[in-house]
Amino acid sequence: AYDDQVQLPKRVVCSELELSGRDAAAAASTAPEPACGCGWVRSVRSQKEVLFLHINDGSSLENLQVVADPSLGTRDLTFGSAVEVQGKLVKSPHRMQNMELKAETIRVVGPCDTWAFPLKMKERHPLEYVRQFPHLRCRNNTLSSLLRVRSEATAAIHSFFKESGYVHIHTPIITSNDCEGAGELFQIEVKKNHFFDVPAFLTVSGQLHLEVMAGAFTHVFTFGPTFRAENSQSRRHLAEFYMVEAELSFTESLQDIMQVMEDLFKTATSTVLSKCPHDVELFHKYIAPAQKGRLEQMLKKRFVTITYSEAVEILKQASQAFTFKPEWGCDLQTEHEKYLVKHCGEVPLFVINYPYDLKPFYMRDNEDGPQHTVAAVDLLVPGIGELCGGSLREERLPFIESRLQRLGLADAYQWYLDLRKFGSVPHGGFGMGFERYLQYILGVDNIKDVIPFPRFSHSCLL
Ligand SMILES: NC(=O)C[C@H](N)C(=O)O
Repeated sequence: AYDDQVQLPKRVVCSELELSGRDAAAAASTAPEPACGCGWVRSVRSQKEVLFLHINDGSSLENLQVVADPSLGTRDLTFGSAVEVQGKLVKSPHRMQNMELKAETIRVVGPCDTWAFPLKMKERHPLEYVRQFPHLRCRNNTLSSLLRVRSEATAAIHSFFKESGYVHIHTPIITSNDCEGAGELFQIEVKKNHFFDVPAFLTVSGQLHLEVMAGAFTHVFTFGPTFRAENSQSRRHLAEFYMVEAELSFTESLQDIMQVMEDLFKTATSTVLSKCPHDVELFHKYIAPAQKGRLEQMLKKRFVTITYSEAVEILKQASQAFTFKPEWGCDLQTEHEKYLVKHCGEVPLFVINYPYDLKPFYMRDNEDGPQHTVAAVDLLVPGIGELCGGSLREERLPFIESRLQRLGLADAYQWYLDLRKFGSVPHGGFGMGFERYLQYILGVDNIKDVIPFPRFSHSCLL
């Protein structure tokens, strides 16, 4: 009985229109099939004989071209309206187009008041302009390309870890630990007080929970939102951002951690370049022309490594160029990081072995004489500065115990000490800021433009 049912017309998806010429010719050689296209109108052009419509469903930068008899047009068929078109998919006679939908019916599903709509037809709105409309900016080409790249990069990162044998862990968003010094905390308040009986915060990093899991699964990762109440209006900070974090057990060398960082970065980037070339190209054409071709070059090169002490020597040679004068023992400022990257050839740069007193308690002591350092690493990239931070973790009970005692944290971190008592192993890990990663590969100046709904001080729209 089901055989008698009428076949629904095939839904045309914009991403499928990116057919090669040969595929299009093959599709056109078969009899045109009933097809249907749904999306939002990107342009309407009515001529005497014919009505042209471009509609987009968000699956690609490519629009579906609809060709119709002008009698099918209505007053509601405007830029921004949602439509459903029924017709036949045919080969397009136009050079720029492989296929087009010859319309038989056009239904305006949701009209759009074009005058009031803040996006305008065929206009390339600046990112700062569309940022004012977080509920509408995804209908703009730049933001929709960005969000497709973000989605592909997310999938690429997950598959990198999965293929390398890592277990994915959902680390908690609400936590009672503060991952010591990673950033300013958001404390959770509940109207009825004492919900948890202890102070609770939004997580600044999943690292300590990952360390727990690395003690059972060897290689683990997490990829989720993290929160820092940085009162900063900078182009590199958000109050809510995504971080990719990995932790590896049975690892005694910082080089092993750095290798994973480099492999992750290169694998994710080459996947994004091959999966969404047109979306990436839009950025390299209109937003950051200087970036064009640089990523491909960078992927072929090894990242460079210098020690913190070497970095300070390099910076001291150019001391007059900085607001903050570089000295051994001081934290590297963004101006220093950018200078170092330039000095080393505008390639991603690992800086290793930072002063012991600068870094959190969990980093492994290098036990190295008067200039006392820990086995820490930061990955700095052109135009951004710090992209990743990581370290070997202190797995030796006496070392970590005395450090926590000196900091007055021994009671709070009894559970962390337990990890060093019950089957402790040398281990290490790192975190990569996902938005900074997107900023770097696409050449986007402001971090607020690489996340769907940015949160920063004095701003929590929607
Ligand atoms: N997992 C990591 O190593 C990241 C580090 N805890 C940070 O917040 O920067």
